[in-house]
Amino acid sequence: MQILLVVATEGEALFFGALGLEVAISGIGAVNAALTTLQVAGSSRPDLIINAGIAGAFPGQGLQIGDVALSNTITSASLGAEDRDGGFLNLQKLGFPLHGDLHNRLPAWEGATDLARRLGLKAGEMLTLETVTGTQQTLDKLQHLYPAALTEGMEGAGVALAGLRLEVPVLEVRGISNMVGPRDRESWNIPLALKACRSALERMMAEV
Ligand SMILES: O=C(O)c1cccc(C(=O)CC[C@H]2O[C@@H](n3cnc4c(=O)[nH]cnc43)[C@H](O)[C@@H]2O)c1
Repeated sequence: MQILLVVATEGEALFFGALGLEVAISGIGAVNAALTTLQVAGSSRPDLIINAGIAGAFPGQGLQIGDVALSNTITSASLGAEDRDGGFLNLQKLGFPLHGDLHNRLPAWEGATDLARRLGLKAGEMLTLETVTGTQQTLDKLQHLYPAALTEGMEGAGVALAGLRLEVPVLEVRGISNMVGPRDRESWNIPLALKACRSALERMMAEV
């Protein structure tokens, strides 16, 4: 199976380089990720696109710093409109599909749940946001809107949207560097998250 790895930063590309996969560096954010994925995967036509990197984990989902999560759904979590009362109007409520009849929630590679089970990892909904959550208020709002969400990151939905356009399945694989909540930069452990993600990717290569 030919796999394209899309990562946000050069550091991540260096870290995952030894896996011997085709690697594209997108830059931060979903727009960068979508543009890069369309360009690179549009040319190399992989069988699977993996968006790998680090993410914040939502408390209460059984994930800790240094764990790894896989996506079965990739959600563009903040694309919509704010209502007068502060509520969130998603794309379904607004009547704007993102792709075909899909709105904020985009399906990930159909093999994700089975692969996660075989690797002993969690698979679930992974959110994509423009801004790293830094307050309890935003955490509460996101958990109310997306009670099953495992993680938040900044690129997944861009890669997923490009994959849908190219008809290539997309999987998000993230090592947990921090817990989502009030900003506490000292608690982030990026090296541990990257090591965990690389080790999960190595084990995945033996399975797919
Ligand atoms: O706020 C800081 O000081 C800070 C320091 C280092 C890195 C950052 C980032 O914002 C990294 C963004 C990068 O990592 C992913 N990521 C990791 N954790 C989260 C999160 O809790 N929420 C959203 N994105 C996260 C993201 O996908 C980017 O690629 C900040």
